[in-house]
Amino acid sequence: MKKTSSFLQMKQKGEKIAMMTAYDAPSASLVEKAGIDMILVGDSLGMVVLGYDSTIPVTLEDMILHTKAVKRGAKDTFVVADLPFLTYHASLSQTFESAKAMMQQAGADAVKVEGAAGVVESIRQLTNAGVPVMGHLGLTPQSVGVLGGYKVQGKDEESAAQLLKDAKALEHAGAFALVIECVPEQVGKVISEQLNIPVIGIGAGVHTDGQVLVYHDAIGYGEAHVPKFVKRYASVSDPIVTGVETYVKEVKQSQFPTKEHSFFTKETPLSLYGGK
Ligand SMILES: Nc1nc(=O)c2c([nH]1)NC[C@@H]1CN(c3ccc(C(=O)N[C@@H](CCC(=O)O)C(=O)O)cc3)CN21
Ligand SMILES: CC(C)C(=O)C(=O)O
Ligand SMILES: [Mg+2]
Repeated sequence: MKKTSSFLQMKQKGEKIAMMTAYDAPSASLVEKAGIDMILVGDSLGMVVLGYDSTIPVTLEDMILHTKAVKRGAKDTFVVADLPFLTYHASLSQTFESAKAMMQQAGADAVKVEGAAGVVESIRQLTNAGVPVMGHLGLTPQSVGVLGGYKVQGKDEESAAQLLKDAKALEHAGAFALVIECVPEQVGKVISEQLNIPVIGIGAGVHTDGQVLVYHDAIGYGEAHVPKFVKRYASVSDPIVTGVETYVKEVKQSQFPTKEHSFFTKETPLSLYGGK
């Protein structure tokens, strides 16, 4: 199993970190086979797997179920799991209960939390207790209601400076890495240069220490709206639809199953078989 220190070493050597989400055993085993450095069980699963229109309805139980499945599918890859909406703000003990469930029940190797001011103390305490924590700044989807939509963050001098300040605070609190989402390329570059810990970008330009994308977006699986920062590396929806269309047609026309996919017994009385 990879350790958090190996990602720090990758940054120090200038080796880029390739991270992708996975939500179940097959997606996890496929991304592991493809050589991904780190898997994120993102709360984006609410949108791409569960059909919600935001990440707000995702529960700790949802995250535990999917993280367990991912761990079964990818036994040799470092797995980070998102703590979902309002499972790490009410109190330090709530935060500890949530992280404990993700680490002990679900088997996550680390947890990810969104924001800065509200989570710096939690990151410090979790790290002290031995939980590797990844931060998440910029566009933080759990705050979509406050941000007023999924918009690019850090576009002016003041908000960019605040992002850098927040990023340093997370590093200082003990975060082992940081996701920075939907910011101008220049902001992604400066934050990556100014921090010692690896900065993983999504919609943050090419200069970050690594990249993360949502599995379904990257492989073209599903009909969800795709943000501008997504590149489609495959288009698996098309072969799925074509395959299922052919199945439907063959069932309707009694072309499936053929003898090849059927069972037979020498014992069957021909009378039961209608004599044919
Ligand atoms: N399928 C999926 N992919 C994601 O990357 C993702 C999720 N879902 N759900 C959780 C969050 C939400 N994310 C999003 C969703 C939409 C935009 C988006 O449409 N942004 C506009 C930018 C608008 C502006 O210029 O301010 C875009 O055109 O890309 C960005 C991030 C990223 N995360
Ligand atoms: C988009 C990534 C960073 C995420 O948090 C998620 O998939 O939930
Ligand atoms: Mg998330």
